[in-house]
Amino acid sequence: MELRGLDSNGKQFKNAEEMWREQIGEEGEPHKKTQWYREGVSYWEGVEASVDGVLGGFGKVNDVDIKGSEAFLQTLFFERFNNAARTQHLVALDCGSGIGRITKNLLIRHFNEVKPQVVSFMFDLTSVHGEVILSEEIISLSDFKAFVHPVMMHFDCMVDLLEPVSHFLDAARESLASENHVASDTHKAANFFCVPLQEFTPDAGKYDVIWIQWCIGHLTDDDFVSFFKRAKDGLKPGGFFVLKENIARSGIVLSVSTTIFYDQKGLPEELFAVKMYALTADMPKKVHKTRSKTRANRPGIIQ
Ligand SMILES: C[S@@+](CC[C@H](N)C(=O)[O-])C[C@H]1O[C@@H](n2cnc3c(N)ncnc32)[C@H](O)[C@@H]1O
Repeated sequence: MELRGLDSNGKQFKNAEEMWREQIGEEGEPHKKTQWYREGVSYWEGVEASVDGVLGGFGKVNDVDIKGSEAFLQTLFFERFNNAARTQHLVALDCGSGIGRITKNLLIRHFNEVKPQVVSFMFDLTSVHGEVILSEEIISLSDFKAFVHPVMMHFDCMVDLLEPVSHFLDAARESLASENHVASDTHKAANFFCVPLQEFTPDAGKYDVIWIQWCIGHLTDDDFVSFFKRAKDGLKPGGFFVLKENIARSGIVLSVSTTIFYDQKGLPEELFAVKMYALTADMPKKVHKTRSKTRANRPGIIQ
């Protein structure tokens, strides 16, 4: 498919190949690719380590973003851990973590408190229905009830953060220090990796969830593909990636910050569409007897 595009200076491209040729050159010009990655990181090195900074001035979308992600993550947990009374030890990786916004507001908190979260979310769903339907991924009230009622689970969690910009990672370490202070060894932000995604290979079979939000656009197409090929070996059996990213309504949009986004419900109109994808190397067992949105959103197989 031929997709036209433009960069943030308004320069037009006939298609993706032309855009990449201009940005990272041909084979035999590795310095151009190095320059591409250098510019991506340099941009963020000049940005304040705050929620507003990592969200390109749209700090106000933090809450709605986290709520949408939470609903999506719960459907995935429901698929994976349905009705099992057991202790789960969960490990997540927050890729391109910035200041640790997602770890702090979603991953650590959510992994710690799955059951109470679901209960309060169920009440939200009945009382302020319209406000809670933030994404296509929401599951039905009967699914929530089925989930909440029989489940007795205890979750321990550990989150690793990966971020190439050191002042962001320092801010993450500082802001997560208070959680780590009160946490047990199996219940905290554990590792802070100051490396870019294209140079990272996770330990084999380590992660339940690899969360990649608003950073994959920094990778070239070939590095994007090779990252997923490498990183899928970093998943535990039944583990999954969550990829949350801006999607242009048409054509290609090239932006160094990749922080312009629109379309997840509840986000300002001027922003890009935001889609969430769950990807896994092995399908979880089917748990639903009735048709539901959850089923429609079952993770797909990585080819
Ligand atoms: C829009 S911010 C999003 C931060 C975080 N995911 C969030 O949603 O709060 C983009 C992040 O990607 C990081 N980044 C830039 N180049 C990267 C690369 N090659 N690999 C991984 N992360 C990168 C930036 O430093 C920045 O923290």
